[in-house]
This record gives sequence, C-alpha cells and structure tokens, in this order.
Amino acid sequence: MIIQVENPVVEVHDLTVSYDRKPVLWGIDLTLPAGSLVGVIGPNGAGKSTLIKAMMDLLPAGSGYVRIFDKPIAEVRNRISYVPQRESVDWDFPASVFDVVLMGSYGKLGLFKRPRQADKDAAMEALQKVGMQGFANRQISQLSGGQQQRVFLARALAQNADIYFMDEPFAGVDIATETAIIELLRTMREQGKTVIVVHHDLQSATEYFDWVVLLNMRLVASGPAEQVLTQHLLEQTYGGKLTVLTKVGELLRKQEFPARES
Ligand SMILES: Nc1ncnc2c1ncn2[C@@H]1O[C@H](COP(=O)(O)OP(=O)(O)OP(=O)(O)O)[C@@H](O)[C@H]1O
Repeated sequence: MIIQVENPVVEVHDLTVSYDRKPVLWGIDLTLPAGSLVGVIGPNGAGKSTLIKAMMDLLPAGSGYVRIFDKPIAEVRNRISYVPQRESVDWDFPASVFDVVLMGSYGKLGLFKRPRQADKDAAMEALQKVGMQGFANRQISQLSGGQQQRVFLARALAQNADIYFMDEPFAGVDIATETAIIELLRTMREQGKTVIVVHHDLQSATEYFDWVVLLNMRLVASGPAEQVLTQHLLEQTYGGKLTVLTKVGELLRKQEFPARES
C-alpha cells in the first residue's frame, strides 16, 4: 500500500541507491505529508539509513530524484536538519556540549561568521528543552549515551529547521529520555515541522507515528500508521519470521477491538 499525498514535503521518485554498484534501495517512490511524524521501519540492513541519507542528498542516487518542499535539495539545505546515528560520531573530539549545540545554529551562517548572542541564546534554549542546560560546559566525551542523544537533539533544535531527519534517536536511551524525546518531537509537529525518524521498535511505532514507511530494500508500504502497521504488511517487510510480529499483532488487535479487553 503506497499512499501518495498532495503538496508533499518530501517527494522521492524512482530512487535507486547502490554501494559499490550493488543496489541496496530499488525504485523507491513515495511522498510524505508536511507536519507529520514519520517512522521509517524495516529489518536490519533494509536500507533505512541509506534512504534518509539519500533523501538529504548525502548519498548519490543511481537513478531517480528527491525533492523537498518541491525544490532540489541544494536549494533548501538550510531548512533541513539531520541527527545521525549516535555511534557514527567521534565523541572523544574535544568540544563542550555548548559548542556542539552552538555549531548547529551557526553552521547555517557559514564557516567564518562568528556566532551572535542570538545564536548563543538559541543554543542555551535548545539545551533547556532537552533538560541538558546543566551540562553546557561538560566535555562531550564525558556524557552517557542518553545524554549524547539529548545533545544531538539540542543541536538539531538550535538549527530551527523545517524538516528533521533522525537516525534512531531512541537507540540506547532509557524510558525517561525516550519519553522526553517523543514529547519534543510532538511539540515540533505542533509547530508544523516534519520529523522523519528511523525506528526499530514496532510496538511503540503504533503510538509514535502518524505516517509509516515500511522498507526492505524495496518500498513495502507508505501511508497513515494505522493503515500500514498491519500484520500482513509487517510480514511482507520482515518475512513473517519474527516473534515480535506476534506481539505487534496482539497489540493491533487490542487497538482494533478494545471491547475484547473488558
Ligand atoms: N558505506 C557503505 N558501503 C557499503 N555498503 C553499505 C554501506 N552502508 C550500508 N551498506 C549496506 O547497505 C545495506 C543497507 O544499510 P543501511 O544502513 O541503510 O540499513 P538499515 O536499514 O539502516 O540497517 P540497520 O537497521 O541495521 O541500521 C546493508 O546491507 C549495508 O551493509
């Protein structure tokens, strides 16, 4: 099931991406609605990270194209923010939490511009939003995994973009941090931002996302979460072998037939 939207915030057309000439994404065609929380879901190696990187033009497309806000990406780069996987970054790099967040906002200004007071205020405000204001002067090498994730998020918030791509923002965080992050993402949605999240946990996906993209090298489904997160489509995505599918099936049945529980 692939549902196309009018006036999409992201349009992916016939996208194929390869590493060393070996395709990992084939003929992806999808559109995403503005102001939504989008979950990109699929098994390990399905190409989820590759898809969001290709959407931002960080990886070259073998064929096809991506448009954001109906424009080529080069024209809208300053409206896009990216939160990569936490492990992809060198956390031993000598920098303070505040500097990392500040670089988020003044990266937009260009390399040789100095940050203004307004940028510094925005950085501090972003740290407050993720509950990390007390860590501003801490070296990033001295943070826990969950704190690193919050700093990453603060950095993205300081960029004040219109569309956010996040690669597994909930990986390795405790439940309090996960709740804080999802609350933040919901607030961003209320402000009309679009947030595209690579996500692993099928059970929370039913609760977190408005729109879900199911991927396994090819696009299996793209549409409203309640229409896409079905046993049938999840089996198509995961090959029907995972026990987690049974759990999700149960959860979906409960949601569909709440009267059964009483
Ligand atoms: N830089 C690279 N060079 C070669 N192959 C790569 C590279 N990055 C990813 N791949 C391969 O491309 C495929 C898709 O990888 P990708 O990281 O996009 O999957 P994913 O769905 O995000 O996986 P996971 O859930 O495990 O993070 C995998 O088979 C992976 O081994």
